[in-house]
Amino acid sequence: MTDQLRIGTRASALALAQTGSMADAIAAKTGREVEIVRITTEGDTSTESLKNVGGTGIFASALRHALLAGECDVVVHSLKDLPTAPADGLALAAVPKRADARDALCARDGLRLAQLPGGARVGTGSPRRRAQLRASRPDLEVVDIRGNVDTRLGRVGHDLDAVVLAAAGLSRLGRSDAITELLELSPWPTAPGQGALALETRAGDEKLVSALEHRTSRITVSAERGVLALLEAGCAAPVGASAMIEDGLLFLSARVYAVDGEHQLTSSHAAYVDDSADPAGEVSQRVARELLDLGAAELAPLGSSGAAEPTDASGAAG
Ligand SMILES: NCc1[nH]cc(CCC(=O)O)c1CC(=O)O
Repeated sequence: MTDQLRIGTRASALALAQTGSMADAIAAKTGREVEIVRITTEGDTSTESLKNVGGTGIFASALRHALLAGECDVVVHSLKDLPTAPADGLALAAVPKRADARDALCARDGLRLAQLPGGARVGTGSPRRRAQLRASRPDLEVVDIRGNVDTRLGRVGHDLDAVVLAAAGLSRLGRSDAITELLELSPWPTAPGQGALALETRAGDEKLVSALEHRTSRITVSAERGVLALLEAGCAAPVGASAMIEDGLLFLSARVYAVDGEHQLTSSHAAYVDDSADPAGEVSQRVARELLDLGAAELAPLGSSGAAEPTDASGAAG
């Protein structure tokens, strides 16, 4: 045993950026020395479209194996890429303060969504973003892409007119300059947990990072992820969710999209945080039950078994 805390991370630029900032925060808050350990995952090496990459949480699983094998003590995930099912022997030890949950349009020539000409080519690998683009601009051509953030941005102004990416990821990479419009959450709810990180440890080791825990972020992401879990949906399902706490009131809204974006179902509920032992569980149950009653399971490809559309949860889609 050394006194060093070893933090495992994927080797992508985004993962390294977010792990670096967490390493600094952990070092500052705990006074411990931190070492960053790179771990390769299938999701980083595959060049297949997200549609063709199977399995749940391929980004997460290699990191989890490394943790269980004792190769590192903490791993940093993008929370939205983390399957909702708890992992045996591991703990979601801390949810640090969440960054911007919004999606961002990055278009050529400073264009906003409404200003893109008909037939403009917009890239995304995410079924949710595809449906949202179809819903707001059915005249655009949505192009299925994947690859890292810089690769995607590099195509704007070349073979694509725009891409849609998470604002938080762009910010972590120092690329917020590429954003031409931030898409507001009420018309454009994003992936459950988007913009938040998750610090995972072996069960029993939660204290290693508990100084990073941010309660409001934990409650809001738990509410959003609760919907996904109760719908039995993967994190690449066409589901958007947005929770916030204002004046002690937890507000959760979730939307399920048909693949074509033409049809969608929305449910919103609220609860006072101090009135409930589990406010996140309470609102997510009400929202999920309402969505299922309205026919969410028939409308959209939610689960991973036997669905015709991409529902794997590799998370690259966002
Ligand atoms: N799906 C990949 C992914 N996972 C996390 C982020 C960055 C933003 C975040 O932490 O939510 C991104 C990129 C994107 O969706 O544009």
